[in-house]
Amino acid sequence: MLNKKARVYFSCFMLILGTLIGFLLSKWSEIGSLGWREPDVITLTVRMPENGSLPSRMIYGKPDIAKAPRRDVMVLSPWLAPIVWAGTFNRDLLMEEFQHKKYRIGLTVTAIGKYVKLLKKFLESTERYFMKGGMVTYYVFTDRPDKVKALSLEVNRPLKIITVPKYPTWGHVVLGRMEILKNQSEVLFQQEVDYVVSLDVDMVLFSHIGVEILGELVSVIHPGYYHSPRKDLPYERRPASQAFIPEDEGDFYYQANFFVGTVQRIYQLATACYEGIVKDKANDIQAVVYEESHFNKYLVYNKPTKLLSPEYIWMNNLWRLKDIRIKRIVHGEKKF
Ligand SMILES: CC(=O)N[C@H]1[C@@H](OP(=O)(O)OP(=O)(O)OC[C@H]2O[C@@H](n3ccc(=O)[nH]c3=O)[C@H](O)[C@@H]2O)O[C@H](CO)[C@H](O)[C@@H]1O
Ligand SMILES: [Mn+2]
Repeated sequence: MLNKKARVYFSCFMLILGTLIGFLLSKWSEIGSLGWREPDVITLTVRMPENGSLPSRMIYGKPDIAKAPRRDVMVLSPWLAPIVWAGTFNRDLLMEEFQHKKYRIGLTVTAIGKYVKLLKKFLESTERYFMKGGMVTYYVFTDRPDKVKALSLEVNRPLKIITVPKYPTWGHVVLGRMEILKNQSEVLFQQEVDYVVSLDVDMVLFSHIGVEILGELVSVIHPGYYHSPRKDLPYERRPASQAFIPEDEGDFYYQANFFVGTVQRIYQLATACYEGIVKDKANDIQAVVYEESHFNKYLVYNKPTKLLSPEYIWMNNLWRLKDIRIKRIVHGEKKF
């Protein structure tokens, strides 16, 4: 039995511990990273004697072949696609090539109906954190261009408003996104950009998202299922749907609210999903997770060339796992 004094000490200790844990948990939703920092790169300026110009050089530690970037998570898929986690890349190093090649990036977002209200917060965060120093054009797909204009959005990159049909239901919107992407890849993106990035409007960026996300075909591993066995992944398992994936197939479950690719690869992906959706409709079947089921089906047979870890679409209602060092984007908190 504890004596009275010991009990008082114990109660005080528990109170302090409880307050501390409560404080940390409350802060977790507000900050991008907990203690973890992106590696430093020192850029030095040196004088070149031939022409007297002042090119800058980047100085960084030599990669050590014996040192794995992360030991706790898979950083390379079995088909040799890198999986991007905090600690696996040096963004400044990637930026060198990016600036040299002058890639053009189209960030697409759909804001139909009441979702227009989410656009301001979304764009404030992309202005702050999306592709700093990159050539970005925003493409907003909306049925209410006047409402979007009325938001008086203050953005420092070009913003194009593309009018799309007023889809009657949520389901029609998410399925319709693939049709919009397919059509706009043909008429617009092909001329105007090198990479397309597609994001949901109910996302808020919390930390820098840069060139590390670019690749031929890039998808994000769903934060809710990344430790789940295959049998628990919410793939479409009914053979009657075009999105059908057999029980013994599938790699990861990807979330369709964030994907990236070259215009050609996005066009192919969107066309395949659109055709699957049209066929399903003709057969009077609706895939279990709408366009996301078709998206996952496509990616089983057309493997992504790069994967982004769940850091890129974290959700605050998920318990923080020890392999998540940083929340780069928080998704799904809608306040209309
Ligand atoms: C828990 C769950 O089931 N999540 C699914 C749901 O996510 P979400 O619940 O995140 O879907 P959501 O409501 O954010 O809708 C997807 C996006 O479509 C746009 N939008 C939607 C409706 C509308 O009236 N106006 C409009 O503009 C908007 O950009 C929105 O962010 O849908 C996604 C569609 O990719 C995936 O299927 C997700 O797995
Ligand atoms: Mn969403």
